[in-house]
Amino acid sequence: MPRSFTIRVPCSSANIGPGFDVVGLALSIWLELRVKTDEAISGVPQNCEISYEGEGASDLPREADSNLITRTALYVLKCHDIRSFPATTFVHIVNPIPLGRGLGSSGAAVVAGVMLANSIGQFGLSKERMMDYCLMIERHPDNVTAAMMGGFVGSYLRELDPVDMERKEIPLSEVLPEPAGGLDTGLRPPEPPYGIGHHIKFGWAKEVKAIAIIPNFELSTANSRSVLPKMYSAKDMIFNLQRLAVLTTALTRSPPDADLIYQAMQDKVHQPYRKTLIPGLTEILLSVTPKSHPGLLGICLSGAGPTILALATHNFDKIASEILARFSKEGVECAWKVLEPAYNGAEHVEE
Ligand SMILES: Nc1ncnc2c1ncn2[C@@H]1O[C@H](COP(=O)(O)OP(=O)(O)OP(=O)(O)O)[C@@H](O)[C@H]1O
Ligand SMILES: N[C@@H](CCO)C(=O)O
Repeated sequence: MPRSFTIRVPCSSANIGPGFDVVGLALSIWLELRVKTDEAISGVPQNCEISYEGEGASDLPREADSNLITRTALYVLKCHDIRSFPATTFVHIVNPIPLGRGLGSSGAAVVAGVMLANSIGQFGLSKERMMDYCLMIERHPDNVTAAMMGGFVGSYLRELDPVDMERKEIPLSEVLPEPAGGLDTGLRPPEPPYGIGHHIKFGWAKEVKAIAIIPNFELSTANSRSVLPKMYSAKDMIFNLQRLAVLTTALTRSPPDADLIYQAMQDKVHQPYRKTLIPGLTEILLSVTPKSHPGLLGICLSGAGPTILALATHNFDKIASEILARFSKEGVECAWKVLEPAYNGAEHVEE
């Protein structure tokens, strides 16, 4: 029977200062897949036709075995012994999430791909099980957990036994083979172990909004992780752990305590190292405080950057203007938006 459904996945901001690779906040920009299936054979490769509008429309691949969303879906289908889309599938992608800016575009794409396969294959996977597939592809849990589950979440990766660890650590090229010359051997790809990631949803004080200041240049997560050290001092780790423990509860309290949150959003694990990739980062993070800009609660790099996230209750224009002016001095133009938490995470709506 022909089907028609929509998958919606929110963008997300990872880290929120001290919670590097640990916390994520789903926010109100949604990647949407408008999907139609038809029993008639179309003859298109992988039985899947893609159309695309929005961010990335001019460069992202339209071939099902190249596009991150449908490659992910094909991985999940193959794990269920289905080697291409079972019914002719038309996927119209509407993507307003800017790419490579620290707003979890790849996490949303991976979550959307897993949800797509689950819907197409009618596998009935729970969100928890779908997370295992996501974590085989995006190997830090913060963005994908927020995008799938919604809201403000903390997550960790379980310590796997050696056999499961081997399955989890197989090269990404075997999970998502490249279309030409890749390792798509026709064999069933490695299925994820069960319960790779665990998470908890924190509360969120409803008056707290997120101002995203989005520079007009891309910074890939891989690049932004390459400047991080392999080892940290105990002093820096303790600095972050102390703040993170306070932050996750401080953001649930109404009215929010700006001085507490501002200090609790400081970080010594990733932001100081990423300043080499983002012009003016150190000065921008110091440019607004609850004293200089009432309404501000805290400021951080969003995910791997270059977007800056300021949490605030009011005074959004003034806070954003200050940060825009600082970026402008560095020759960087930005867009900005006030976002709300996306509490429900990824959704499937059958029409
Ligand atoms: N809708 C999409 N369709 C296909 N590929 C996408 C889509 N969204 C993102 N991608 C892929 O993900 C890449 C961006 O991922 P990357 O991890 O570098 O940044 P990000 O996810 O936007 O930021 P961060 O992880 O810091 O929050 C894009 O260049 C593209 O290859
Ligand atoms: N925690 C990740 C998020 C980006 O995907 C990082 O900061 O590199």
